[in-house]
Amino acid sequence: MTEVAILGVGLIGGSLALSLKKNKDVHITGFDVVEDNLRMALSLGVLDRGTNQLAEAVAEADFIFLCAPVGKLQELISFLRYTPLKPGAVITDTGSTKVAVMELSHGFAQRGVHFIGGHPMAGSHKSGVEASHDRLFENAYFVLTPTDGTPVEVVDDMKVLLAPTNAKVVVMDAQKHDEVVGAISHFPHIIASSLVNLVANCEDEESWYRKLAAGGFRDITRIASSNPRMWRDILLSNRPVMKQLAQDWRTVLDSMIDLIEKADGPGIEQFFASARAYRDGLPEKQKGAIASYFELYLDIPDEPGVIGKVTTLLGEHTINLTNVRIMETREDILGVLRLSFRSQEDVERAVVLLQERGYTVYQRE
Ligand SMILES: NC(=O)c1ccc[n+]([C@@H]2O[C@H](COP(=O)([O-])OP(=O)(O)OC[C@H]3O[C@@H](n4cnc5c(N)ncnc54)[C@H](O)[C@@H]3O)[C@@H](O)[C@H]2O)c1
Ligand SMILES: O=C(O)C(=O)C[C@]1(C(=O)O)C=C[C@@H](O)C=C1
Repeated sequence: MTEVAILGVGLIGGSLALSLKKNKDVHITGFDVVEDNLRMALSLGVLDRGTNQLAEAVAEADFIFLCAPVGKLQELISFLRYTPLKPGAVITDTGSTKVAVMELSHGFAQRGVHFIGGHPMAGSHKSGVEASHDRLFENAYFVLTPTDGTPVEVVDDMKVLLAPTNAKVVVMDAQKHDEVVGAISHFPHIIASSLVNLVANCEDEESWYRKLAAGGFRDITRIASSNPRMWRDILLSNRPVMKQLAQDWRTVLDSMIDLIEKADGPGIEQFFASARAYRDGLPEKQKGAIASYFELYLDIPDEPGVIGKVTTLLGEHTINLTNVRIMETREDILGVLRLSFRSQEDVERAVVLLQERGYTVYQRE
């Protein structure tokens, strides 16, 4: 039996646990500082065992995954440095930055313990174990950043362990990782939130900005709903890269101001054309490029008990919902119901069922 300890059982820790458990020879122990999260994880069947004692969680572990927020990794690693661990154990993490964590990885090798940085390039704007699912990492890149001294066999063992995630595991240099991911993941969160703040500051008494915000605004700002603390930690741990990107962004905006002032039509068209060419070349349906969340929307007709009818119908057909939310986005109908599921299969089954019963259903592209 391979013993795995997951420290921090939230969206990523929970999703990893669910994926790794597909291998019946893997036994998962979870540790979290919030006991309710452990309780929730156990009741969702995410963990085999839960404990609020860190030393106990890692004592027998062959693999230790640090899945806590980036700002908590130092404290966890400091604890592990002085805690008895199994000889040959592998410590890894899922943090969104890699240079900072690799700087903390020294001192384990002489104890016969290996440290390999890790970062799955899939996630969501949602947090918490209740949003986790076993296919989150499917087809996504999963970056590993071993140290110079990490034996190849240990990296291979990690790849074998991660196989049930169906992620594409790649080995990368930590600095390169932070530069690339800074540009394609961290900086977009700054842009999305800047845009939302800009619009929020323009809002008028009649709320016209909110009312007219349609597909474009919603598409580019989904990630502004992410966890602010998580993103605070990530930016603070990738500062040089973030600063450079912000400066480059200022140059991009300055040249757009210039194009607008000069009413330079060809220049503006070229700006959009080059962006479209690169965007259209991104691999489709790749989780690393396009977010994974399994949701559908349906118009709620103005009749009593309709939400209960929908949820009961899905339950009767063993289609499990992970979340239900009423969204008041249109004024001509009672509302729109957003239903969240664990997998795309569940979404597709729900679409067929609801359409058969006459509901109007939408899916995001
Ligand atoms: N959310 C994403 O899209 C995403 C994707 C890839 C990687 N990551 C990274 O993965 C890590 C986890 O992110 P998440 O989205 O699962 O966050 P989350 O908020 O859903 O879960 C984090 C969990 O860690 C727990 N925790 C906090 N401090 C702890 C500590 N000292 N010891 C143990 N547990 C602690 C929290 O209680 C929570 O249950 C972060 O480092 C994040 O940067 C996130
Ligand atoms: O899909 C989202 O909401 C995400 O923000 C996921 C995302 C990303 O930027 O793509 C965010 C942080 C992670 O470290 C990896 C993936």
